[in-house]
Amino acid sequence: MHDHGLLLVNLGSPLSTEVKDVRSYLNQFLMDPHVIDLPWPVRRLLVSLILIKRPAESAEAYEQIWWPDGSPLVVISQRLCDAVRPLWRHGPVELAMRYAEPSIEKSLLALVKQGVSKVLIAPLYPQFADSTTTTAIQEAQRVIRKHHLTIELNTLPAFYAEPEYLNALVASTTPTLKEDFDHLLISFHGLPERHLTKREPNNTHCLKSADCCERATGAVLDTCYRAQCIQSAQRFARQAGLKPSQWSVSFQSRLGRAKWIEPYTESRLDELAQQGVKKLLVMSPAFVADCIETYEELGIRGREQFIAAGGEDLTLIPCLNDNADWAEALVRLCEKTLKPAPALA
Ligand SMILES: C=CC1=C(C)c2cc3[nH]c(cc4nc(cc5[nH]c(cc1n2)c(C)c5CCC(=O)O)C(CCC(=O)O)=C4C)c(C)c3C=C
Ligand SMILES: [Fe+2]
Ligand SMILES: [Fe+2]
Repeated sequence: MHDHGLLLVNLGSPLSTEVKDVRSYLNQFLMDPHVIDLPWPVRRLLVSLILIKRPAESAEAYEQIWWPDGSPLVVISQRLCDAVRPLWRHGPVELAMRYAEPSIEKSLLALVKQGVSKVLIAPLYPQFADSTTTTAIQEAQRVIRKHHLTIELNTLPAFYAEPEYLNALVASTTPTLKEDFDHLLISFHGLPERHLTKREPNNTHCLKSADCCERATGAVLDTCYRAQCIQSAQRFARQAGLKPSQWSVSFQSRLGRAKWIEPYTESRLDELAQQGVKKLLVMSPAFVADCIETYEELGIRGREQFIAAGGEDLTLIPCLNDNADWAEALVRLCEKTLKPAPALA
């Protein structure tokens, strides 16, 4: 059967670096109740306040990292999709972005037009968060309801501890880790703290002690983004043969005044420089594709900050992007979720 479509979903980027396009993207993104999880009137007010200055600032940042053929995040995700297509033997493959283009609606309808009866949606986020994974799945469900589609929708679960993902990550970073460095900072995208606690089944674990994420198991680990990030980092470091003193974890991209999960990447960059780290490696395994948050926040601003604080060099390790190893690993991860066909009588 060739009727099981695969829909790869990433976050999305503005259509261009023009302030109006950045504003429209940020408005769509931040008005998503899974991203700013406040009642509509409060969310509208807060987002309108953010939209006074942020679009121009972000447009300038996008300008510095934009490629001739578009946003790095979208271009790389499209290349990954092109690499996955010939490897997926079960049906057609399309790429969608949760915000802006290509929309989930357009890409899901394109799969249906190609005659699929089942779709596996693969949110391209190793660690689970409502603000990334849940919103992508709910958008696909909305499209299915809106167009009365009669397809079965399955989901690729978070793959933060899956050997396929970790092996690809170790393979892609090994050449850089073989070179001389003082410390590896594993910087994940941050989240407001309340996004962890509201998800936890009994609200007895998350943020209740300094090492709660290191000890998380079962249902807590299933829902705690921070614990999943720490698991990814620990497993990666063990597999890459790093000593505990050679690496640490931090969380980047804080927005607004609410408390986000710690330690913050910005603080760690200063601390590491003050502790005498000269050659710093930084990787960001919450992203499978390089984007504004890696190229600009870490590779440009982070680097300047680290050097100003006394460091000598910051090397940004590329994300998995469209590596052949990663495309194969992603297909294997997706195939693991396919239900076996019923046995013939
Ligand atoms: C890796 C997973 C991500 C989580 C979790 C996440 C949560 C989250 N993000 C914001 C606010 C912004 N994020 C922005 C960019 C951005 N975020 C992710 C991924 C996650 N976000 C990616 C891949 C990107 C890059 C997009 C690109 O075009 O390259 C931005 C826009 C850029 C900027 O202005 O800084 C914002 C804003 C919140 C509030 C949040 C959780 C609540
Ligand atoms: Fe984000
Ligand atoms: Fe937690």
